[in-house]
Amino acid sequence: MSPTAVEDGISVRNLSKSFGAVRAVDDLSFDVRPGRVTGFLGPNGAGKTTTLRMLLGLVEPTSGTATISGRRYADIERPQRVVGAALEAASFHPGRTALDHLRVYAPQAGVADARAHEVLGLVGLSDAARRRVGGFSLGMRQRLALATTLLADPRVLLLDEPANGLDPEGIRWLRVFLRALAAEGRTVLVSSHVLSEVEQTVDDVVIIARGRLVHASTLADLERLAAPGVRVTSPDVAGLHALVERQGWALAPLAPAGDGVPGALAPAGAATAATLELRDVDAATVGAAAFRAGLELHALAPRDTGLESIFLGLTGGGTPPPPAAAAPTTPAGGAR
Ligand SMILES: Nc1ncnc2c1ncn2[C@@H]1O[C@H](COP(=O)(O)OP(=O)(O)OP(=O)(O)O)[C@@H](O)[C@H]1O
Repeated sequence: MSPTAVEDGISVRNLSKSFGAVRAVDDLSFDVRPGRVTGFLGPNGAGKTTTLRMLLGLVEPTSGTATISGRRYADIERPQRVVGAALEAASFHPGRTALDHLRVYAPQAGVADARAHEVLGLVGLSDAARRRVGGFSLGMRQRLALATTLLADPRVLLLDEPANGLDPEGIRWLRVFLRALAAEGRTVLVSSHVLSEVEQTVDDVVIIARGRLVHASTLADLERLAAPGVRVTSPDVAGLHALVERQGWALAPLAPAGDGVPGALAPAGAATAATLELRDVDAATVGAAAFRAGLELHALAPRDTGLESIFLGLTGGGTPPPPAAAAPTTPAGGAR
């Protein structure tokens, strides 16, 4: 890791947290690099918030370490200048104006009132500075939470589900904003339980499930996990299954719309037709084999290998993970 990476990066090492019998975080290790937006992803209850809270010294780890710029939060002299965090939907006093809200936090952040105007400008809320927060839309509240986070101009940002509840325009705005912060060399860690919400925003991904790391890489490397394949439909349910078995084709592991059977979008034996997802085979090969077998096909198309499907596979969202998920990787340049 380069000196800069240590300076502004996040490092989580063998981090665990138990709440009674619940192992919320389980031997988790990963790195987050400066100058990049990293998605911290996992289904609800995966342990994302608990990890962020340990990074912020709000929860004591059962074991392991979570450091920012090489130091535990408690050991950072003026932490607001180093790390800004927006955990869960921030609570705002509805009667306060946006400006007053920021003025309440300014002394805590060690900045003058003038900075409140600046950060409102940064998040595009200058026009609403004197409006009461009670009348703000969810998107405006998210922007105000970000503005609060930015008061002390921190180098590291931890944002818990910042896209939650935003409309497409809000998500677009957030994407541009976070990318600009990373372009300034900041470390931006954004949690989400929906990969598609952040896939156009993040450079790197850290994916956890049941408190454990299941995958960490660049987004580009995650995309490479998508195996080619086809989706095929035949009215001859038994014939289609027999052909697949004879050819030794693998059913795709990812079938979010399925019934829990890998690759099967309609149960074999269902009355009228079966749709299967096959991997590592192309449409021409399947079409030719079906033709030779005299098997009637009603549809044959490349299957959707979207990131969300991969994400669901990795996190056990209905179907087993692809083999590549067995060995978690770390982002290039991250600590081993
Ligand atoms: N203070 C606590 N006491 C007991 N259990 C807790 C506590 N905080 C979290 N947990 C449990 O730890 C697990 C991980 O929760 P956590 O909130 O970290 O997950 P998450 O990935 O942030 O989920 P979400 O997206 O739903 O917020 C869950 O089973 C949760 O119920």
